[in-house]
Amino acid sequence: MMLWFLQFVLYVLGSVILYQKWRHRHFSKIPGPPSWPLVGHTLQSLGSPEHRWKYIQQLNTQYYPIFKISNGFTPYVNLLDPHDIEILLSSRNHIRKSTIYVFLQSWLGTGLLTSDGDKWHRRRKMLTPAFYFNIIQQFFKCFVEHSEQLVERLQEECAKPYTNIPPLISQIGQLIMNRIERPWLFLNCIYQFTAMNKEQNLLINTLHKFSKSVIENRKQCFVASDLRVDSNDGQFGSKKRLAMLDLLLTLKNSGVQISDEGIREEVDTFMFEGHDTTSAGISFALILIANHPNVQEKLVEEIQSVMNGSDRSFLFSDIQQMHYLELVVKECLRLYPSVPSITRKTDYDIVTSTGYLIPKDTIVIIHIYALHHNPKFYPNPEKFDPDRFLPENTKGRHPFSYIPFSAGPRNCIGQKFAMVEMKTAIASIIRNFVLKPIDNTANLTLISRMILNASGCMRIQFRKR
Ligand code: HEM
Repeated sequence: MMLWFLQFVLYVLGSVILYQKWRHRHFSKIPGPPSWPLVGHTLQSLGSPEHRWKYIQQLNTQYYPIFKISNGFTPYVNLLDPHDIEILLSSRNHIRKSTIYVFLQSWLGTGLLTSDGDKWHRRRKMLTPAFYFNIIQQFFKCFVEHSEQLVERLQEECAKPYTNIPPLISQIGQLIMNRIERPWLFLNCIYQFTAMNKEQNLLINTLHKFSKSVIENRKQCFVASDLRVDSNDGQFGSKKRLAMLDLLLTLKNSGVQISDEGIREEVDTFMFEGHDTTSAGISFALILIANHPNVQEKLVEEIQSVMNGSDRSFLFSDIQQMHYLELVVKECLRLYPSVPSITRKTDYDIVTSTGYLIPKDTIVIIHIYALHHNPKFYPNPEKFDPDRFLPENTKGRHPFSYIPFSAGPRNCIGQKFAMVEMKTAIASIIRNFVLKPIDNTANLTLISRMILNASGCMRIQFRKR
């Protein structure tokens, strides 16, 4: 025990000395405000509306091009200006992320979300064809079937005075955030003896067992297709496109470098990135729509007009024609971006558009939530107004002032999939139910457990339409 304590003290002292040396060498070059000791003041502390507003004001209105934040261990800067965010994200470099992603690795390994370097480039190239538009079209039947099952399930809710629709918070995400908030648990030699670690291992075992069984089942019924895969670069010789898991199994069968463990990493990664994000997005959309009857009415009119009075199931083309619904989903993701912040580690010095220097190897935090609430780009930012995304209203707004799916080469690979999934689920619900508010969105207390969520109640009433 004594030895661990000594190790810990040495680690802390070493980090502080190294950090001070680093800071002196690099940040002394930066003119501007003094260092802000915003300890732990990142998005996990979004909190109540008042707290959030103070936080956003600090970030956006007391404007400095970059804030320097230190948690005592790692040097960070916050990037706030869309021009600077564009410089960072649109580059083919700077694809490394903050070291906190290491904590996801016991679950996700080094899959697409958590890898970098050559491995990330290879996996991204491998997986991109699984998210082409025609693949998403193939999935559409599945989206409709599941949305109809959801509607069926929600019928039971009509008899209840209200339904609490908190998004399913990933327990594992919660554990990881708990660890991030406690720097002394960064050290494995301490963390491994905690109850949190025990709980995390149990959860990870269950999740791994599940993803392995999904892969095994698919392998059993997977008939090696007649696809020709060029084993040098993983490119298809055939025009046929495959869904993600089939694509990975085909590549493995063709000798392209991906192991069973690699496939498991990606299945876990997509289960995490593809599940909590859209479920949080749909939940926030429902409570916003319930709180804005005029928006709800317009959505109903659009659905009726597209469906021409028919009660048949939705087709892909129907969802594509629902333009107002698209504006609503975009505005929901502006107000409540499922991924409220992202990070990058710089590969070389960057000079921002305002002339500040961000040295090589700095961790840059991009606060998507704060960016989306900057009154400079979104006047009256707390107001839910889907018309902000009408073409005439987006003219002149910097494209990097709206980045719910990040942007550039390391953006969200599943963004088109997510938009179709969310639109189908929301349209199916609105078509069948009148949503009435119990809780007001203005009072929501937000919490970020990797994914943005409301920490308390999100209650609405479902009534048969
Ligand atoms: C509302 C829904 C979604 C939102 C707001 C969202 C947002 C994001 C963001 C901001 C990133 C960048 C993360 C970072 O840089 O650390 C990202 C990455 C990613 N997303 Fe999504 N996402 C959504 C849905 C999905 C879905 C449905 C899938 C899969 C089916 C998916 C798969 C991924 C993957 C694999 C990455 C890592 C990409 C890479 O690093 O190359 N996401 N997402």
